[in-house]
Amino acid sequence: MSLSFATEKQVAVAAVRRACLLTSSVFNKLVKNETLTKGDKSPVTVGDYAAQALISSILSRAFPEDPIVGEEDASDLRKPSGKELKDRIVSLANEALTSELALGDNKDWGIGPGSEQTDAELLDAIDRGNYEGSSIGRMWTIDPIDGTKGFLRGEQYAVCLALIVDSKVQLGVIGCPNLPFDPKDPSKGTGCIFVAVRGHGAEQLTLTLSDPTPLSIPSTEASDISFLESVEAAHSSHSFNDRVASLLSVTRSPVRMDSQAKYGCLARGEGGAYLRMPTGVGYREKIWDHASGNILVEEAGGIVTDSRGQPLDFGIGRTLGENYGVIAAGKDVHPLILAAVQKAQAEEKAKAKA
Ligand SMILES: Nc1ncnc2c1ncn2[C@@H]1O[C@H](COP(=O)(O)OS(=O)(=O)O)[C@@H](OP(=O)(O)O)[C@H]1O
Ligand SMILES: [Mg+2]
Ligand SMILES: [Mg+2]
Ligand SMILES: [Mg+2]
Repeated sequence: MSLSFATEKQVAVAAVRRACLLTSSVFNKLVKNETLTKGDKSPVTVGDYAAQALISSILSRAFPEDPIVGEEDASDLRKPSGKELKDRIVSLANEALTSELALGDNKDWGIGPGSEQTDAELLDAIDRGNYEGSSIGRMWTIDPIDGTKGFLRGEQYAVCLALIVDSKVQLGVIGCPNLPFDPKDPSKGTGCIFVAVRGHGAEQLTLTLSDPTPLSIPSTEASDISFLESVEAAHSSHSFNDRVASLLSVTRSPVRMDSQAKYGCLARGEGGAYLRMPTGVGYREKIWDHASGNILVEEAGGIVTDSRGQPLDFGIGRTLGENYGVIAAGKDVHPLILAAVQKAQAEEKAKAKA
């Protein structure tokens, strides 16, 4: 029997849940100068920094030996020009660390009343995410806000946390504050936390940790799927997906959604397939953008590979290496989608040669 990672699961769910409450409350209070543009031109907000500080500081108390690969780093906040931003982040992170919630408080993990951290401790917590990754041993990966552009638009985003052991994801949590719990039943409200543990299945909970529901991907005909794809055309090729859809006689329009919420939807039977093919050369997919979704889909009975049919390798560093794309789908349709992707690639190659 595989390990159940019971304490890790409790800590990770508590941390993601607090980060979801933090980010959804910060959204309503965001002001213009609280968003920075990073070197790669992507946005980062006080919400991203505060959520990484919060999650990392909880992990560091609960599992002090475990390294962390986090998306953000605190270098801009350590500059004199970053003081205002830093003060705001420290106050948001401390508010989230110390608030009293009915479930999930645990002084040993640095959560609950009296768990304030200093400015220096919280900046160090963010920078604990600077680990370069490894193929051996335990490490966590954090995407404090995945889909920052979706977050800023008030649409989908996700707080993502995963535990990787010896290159393989063993535990994944995805918090989606803006995702309906049950799209068929609006009375169930908005907000879900997806959780998966290797060998122990996938489930979804509400943001108050109620209604745990096991997830599995239903079997389907390839022609009945709709592709779950990125909103940003620069992040994955929409036109390539259209060609794959036509090869499979898919008639449903693709569903565009920011963040790993796409993997959550797939795991609970919506859409049928996640397809993310590179738009050009050079960009390497980051492990924090896929780790939690990878285990969630696999534990819901699906398959996740690149376009060569290889599993994603979470042990080669902060990225997944050369970008061969990501195909995630139920186990009956995955082989068909993989074959269609390879056919569309061959067509593109032939066209480029002509
Ligand atoms: N060029 C390029 N190609 C592929 N991926 C990229 C690229 N640039 C950025 N990113 C990463 O995309 C993450 C968001 O992915 P999504 O699937 O949510 O895309 S989208 O927002 O719906 O367009 C986004 O995650 P966050 O930064 O956490 O929002 C980035 O890590
Ligand atoms: Mg980002
Ligand atoms: Mg991301
Ligand atoms: Mg992010």
